[in-house]
Amino acid sequence: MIEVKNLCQTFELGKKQNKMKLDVLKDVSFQMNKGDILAVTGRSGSGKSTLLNLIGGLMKPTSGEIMINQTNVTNFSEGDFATFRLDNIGFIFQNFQLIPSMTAYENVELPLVLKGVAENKRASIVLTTLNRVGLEAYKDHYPSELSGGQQQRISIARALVIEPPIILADEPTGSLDSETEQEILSIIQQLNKESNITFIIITHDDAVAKIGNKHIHLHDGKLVKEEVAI
Ligand SMILES: Nc1ncnc2c1ncn2[C@@H]1O[C@H](COP(=O)(O)OP(=O)(O)OP(=O)(O)O)[C@@H](O)[C@H]1O
Repeated sequence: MIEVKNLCQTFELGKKQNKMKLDVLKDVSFQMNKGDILAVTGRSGSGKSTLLNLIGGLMKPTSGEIMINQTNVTNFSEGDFATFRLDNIGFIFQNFQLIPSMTAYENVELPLVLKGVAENKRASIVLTTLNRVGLEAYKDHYPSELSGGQQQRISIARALVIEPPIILADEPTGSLDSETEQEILSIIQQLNKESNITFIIITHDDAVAKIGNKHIHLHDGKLVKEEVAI
């Protein structure tokens, strides 16, 4: 489903005379099957978000290879990756990244608009998806009128609306209290079970890491531990 081979990422920092290189990912390799939940842990700065951004095509690796659904996406152009993402990958972020001037409904509808789904087909898809996260009644609310947990549910609905086989989540419960965290984790587990969605979840939190059936730990850009739950 997802195969990461010898992935390296080096950033160049500073101006011409004082340029320095920062090796953020060092030869990272792992594989995932469809329906896996992979928890990625590691200290701040260990390269977790960089790894997720590379898999999601938000940046290009310095070297190595990324295969998703038997497609080698490593050398995709930005445009090719954007199209691929609309069919294959949803994102969830710690700070939700909803568009403040759009209602919950409009935020969830947006990926369908980008995909070119006809307007008369969009309404039922959006309402069904809002229903899946329990927030149909809040469709006309703006993000500022929703709690953190509700905003994260809307962002899950926005990821879900294109029915992606993969959802990438960067600290999805990092801004939430522990009760709301449990609600969000239950939704993720339910989506994984019912729709066999593959998740990669970055977290600092053991409770979140526990919902994964696989776990990798990064230290200074190296994969130092790989575990499969039985
Ligand atoms: N675009 C960039 N240009 C230069 N350096 C970067 C860039 N993106 C990330 N870095 C650096 O790479 C290192 C790893 O960052 P990354 O965000 O992947 O870590 P992380 O493990 O997700 O950290 P956190 O848990 O704090 O979010 C950091 O030192 C960061 O400053």
